[in-house]
Amino acid sequence: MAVSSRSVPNRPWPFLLKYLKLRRWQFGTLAVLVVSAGTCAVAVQYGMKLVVDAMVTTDRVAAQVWPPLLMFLGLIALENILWRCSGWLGCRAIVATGADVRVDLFQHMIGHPMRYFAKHLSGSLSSRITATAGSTGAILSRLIWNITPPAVDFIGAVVVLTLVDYRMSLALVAFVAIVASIIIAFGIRGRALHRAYGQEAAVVGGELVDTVTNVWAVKAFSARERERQRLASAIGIEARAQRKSWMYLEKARVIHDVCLWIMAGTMLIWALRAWQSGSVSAGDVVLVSALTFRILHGSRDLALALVEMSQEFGIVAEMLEVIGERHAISDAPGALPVQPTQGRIEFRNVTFRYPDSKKPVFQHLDLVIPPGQKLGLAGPSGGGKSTLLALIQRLDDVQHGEILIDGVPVSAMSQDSLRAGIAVVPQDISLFRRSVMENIRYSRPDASDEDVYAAARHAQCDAFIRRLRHGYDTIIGERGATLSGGQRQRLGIARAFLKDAPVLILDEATAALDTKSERAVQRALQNLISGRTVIAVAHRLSTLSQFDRIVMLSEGKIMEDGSPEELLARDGLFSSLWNAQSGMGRVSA
Ligand SMILES: Nc1ncnc2c1ncn2[C@@H]1O[C@H](COP(=O)(O)OP(=O)(O)OP(=O)(O)O)[C@@H](O)[C@H]1O
Repeated sequence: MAVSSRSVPNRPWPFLLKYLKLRRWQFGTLAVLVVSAGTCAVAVQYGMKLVVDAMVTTDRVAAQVWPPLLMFLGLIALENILWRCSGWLGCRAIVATGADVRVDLFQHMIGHPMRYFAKHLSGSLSSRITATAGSTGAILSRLIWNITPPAVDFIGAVVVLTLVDYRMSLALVAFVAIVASIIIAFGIRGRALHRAYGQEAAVVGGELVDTVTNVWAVKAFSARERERQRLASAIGIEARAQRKSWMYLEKARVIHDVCLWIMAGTMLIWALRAWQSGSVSAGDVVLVSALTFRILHGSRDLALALVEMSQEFGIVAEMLEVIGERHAISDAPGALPVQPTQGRIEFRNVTFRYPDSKKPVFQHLDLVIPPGQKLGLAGPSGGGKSTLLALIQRLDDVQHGEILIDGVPVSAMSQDSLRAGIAVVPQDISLFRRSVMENIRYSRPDASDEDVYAAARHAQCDAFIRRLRHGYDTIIGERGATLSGGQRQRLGIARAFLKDAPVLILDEATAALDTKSERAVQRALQNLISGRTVIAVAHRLSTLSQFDRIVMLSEGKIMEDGSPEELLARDGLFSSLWNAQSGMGRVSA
């Protein structure tokens, strides 16, 4: 597969040109093959005229029919060889382009910030990538096999007809120009319909995947019938849009058929009248009729291919609008590949607002977390805890101020090196439908098996993994469905162990666990946090009781900041929440 650049144009023409240029030699050779084959096809008709003219003689035995027949047969063979070569090369070039398109779009898509994925359903994104690759292939194959050959036929026919009667060729040019204009205008008007169909198809793809992802809720809330109706209604809308788009093509076919019937009739009557008057030969009549029918079929192919291509263009435009969107976060030119090593984190006068929200989450926030400190973040819902964690990982850019790790602004580091220095254990560990070994190794692809076993032992999951049917080679169900919540969590901790990053983010890592699983996970976490800078978000304050420092965030402001003991003694937000949760208990040492 050709190595292609990362940038993806978000308009259809530049997008298509990029892939044509990427394989310029293959597509250039294809153009030569197809034009040559089309030229042979026109010459074949001329060969037939020569055969007929040679036949129209009184002395049939002496008639020179063999040389033109040989030329006729030779041209047919050459034409077919050229078509087969174009098929062979076109198949390679178009399949490879489809693969490039999918890889490039995938690469571009995963560069979008997390909020992009919250906005677009994952199913609709994947179906958009597939549809864009499919439509790109369809456009290219139409260009090669449905548009170029009739165009060559047409030019060839004009040249050959000029040899018979220049007025006929002028009439043909005028006629085809009128038909092509009508069909193209029709095609352009239909783009909105084709686009609407593309949109609806993506919506259905997204709905399907969303429902499958949430199948638990569908069953738990006895919603199968509701979901069926919902999907049926979405598919109904898509089907209506598809019908409209398709019917539009049928209307184009009718217009074309009528035009061509008139054209064929006119040309044949004209040629026969000319033959009656003796100005053209019988071979010329055969030539005119053969070329006219060829143009008839060719121009139908051409017209339909143009309309269908405009449909495919509509689809590509619609798909690129979403997938090809510019990245909201990108590496600064010359971004440093420096990785955090100490783990000192500093928020310096930070103001941040989500792009689609009016109210800032933080205004002039200052916070310093020294290396190795264990900091617990708590506070009411919507206070900004998750946003603060996201900003440390540069999942979004701040509008004012700076976030520095080990004295380097996160905006000056490359995103990959920044995130290589931060390990995250979220509440819902994302696991792939791959083996346990691959899932743990995901955080450090070059880790040896021994490293993975050691990380699993530290994370208290080695024993349960070995009890699985195929041990470390067991394939985990989609999103870890074959494991318990506590087991998934410990795999997440094993990943963090393996990554061995100086900064560790725990985002409600034990929130969804029962007391027994929580104890195992807590033990694993105790092993993990030592020697690292830790920022942990927890609603259950008891999980933060061993931490060095607690920051209480409310409406983006630091309300309280100190050790758990200090905050408890202060009688503020922390102590009231603590008392509410523990029934007036004390901080355990
Ligand atoms: N993607 C987003 N787009 C717009 N606003 C957002 C987005 N994510 C969060 N917010 C808003 O930002 C504010 C802070 O949210 P955040 O999720 O950081 O709070 P939190 O303290 O983590 O809450 P919780 O404890 O419920 O998880 C809230 O007002 C929330 O509505």
